[in-house]
Amino acid sequence: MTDTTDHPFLKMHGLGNDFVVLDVRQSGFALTPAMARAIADRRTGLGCDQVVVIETARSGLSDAWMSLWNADGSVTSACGNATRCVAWLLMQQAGSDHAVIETKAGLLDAEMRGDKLVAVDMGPARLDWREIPLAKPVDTLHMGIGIGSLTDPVGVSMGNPHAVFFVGDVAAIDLAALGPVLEHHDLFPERANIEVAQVLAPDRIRMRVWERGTGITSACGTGACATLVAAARRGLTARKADVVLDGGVLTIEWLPDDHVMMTGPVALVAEGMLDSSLLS
Ligand SMILES: N[C@@H](CCC[C@H](N)C(=O)O)C(=O)O
Repeated sequence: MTDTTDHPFLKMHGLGNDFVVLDVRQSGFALTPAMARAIADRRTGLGCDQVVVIETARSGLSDAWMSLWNADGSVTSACGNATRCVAWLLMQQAGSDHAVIETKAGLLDAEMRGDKLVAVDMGPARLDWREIPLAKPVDTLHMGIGIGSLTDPVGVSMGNPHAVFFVGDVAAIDLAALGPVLEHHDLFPERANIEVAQVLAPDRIRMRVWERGTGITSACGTGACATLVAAARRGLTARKADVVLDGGVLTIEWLPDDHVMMTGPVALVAEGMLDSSLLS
């Protein structure tokens, strides 16, 4: 059945990683995988990398709950760029410079750092093979798998699974061909986000990403966090670096308590009402 109620949406992005944001705190509207796919479709829907749903807080500890859907209709627990966007919205609405967002991966603290510039504590990097998760006990610092020029990645969970491959030249990697194969590798029972990273300096990394459930995007916040953690674990960089993505730069710091801070911009580019044909 088609939903004919009015559902306002916002179109936002972080470094070009774009989102359709639905605030359902009043309506209680429940998205389905088919609706997420229809909304995200760039030919027939609104087009976006992820659909982001702001829901009523489930504990007294946060300002709101955030649900995240990839373009293929799968649910994910974490999205760095969307977290900054939602945090900015909540801070604007509350006239505050601080917000707490609850997700499946935990509570995320965010702070306004300037005009449309937001910092988020993305929580601890998780490094045990069970937490990523992997299919079998493997040293996450050298996971041993590979295909073509991509070999021996580092595994990191930022609430979602990442495999980071260090290479000499990210531009030379055919991510469109290798990304989907690695995303579905047997080692990753929940699939994985695939990053290719080139260390430019101890405080600067160039990174490109193939996102689980979406494909190549211009930026991935959790991917940037995972990449900095992976580089620091390998001794390739310091624990703070700028990560240069196709869409711009995020500053990432791996704190002594294992939490990862991400700072970067947000953009609000459009608003409208969802067409009911997307909600059947
Ligand atoms: N774009 C995001 C990550 C989105 C989720 C990812 N595709 C997954 O399935 O884990 C980011 O900015 O972190």
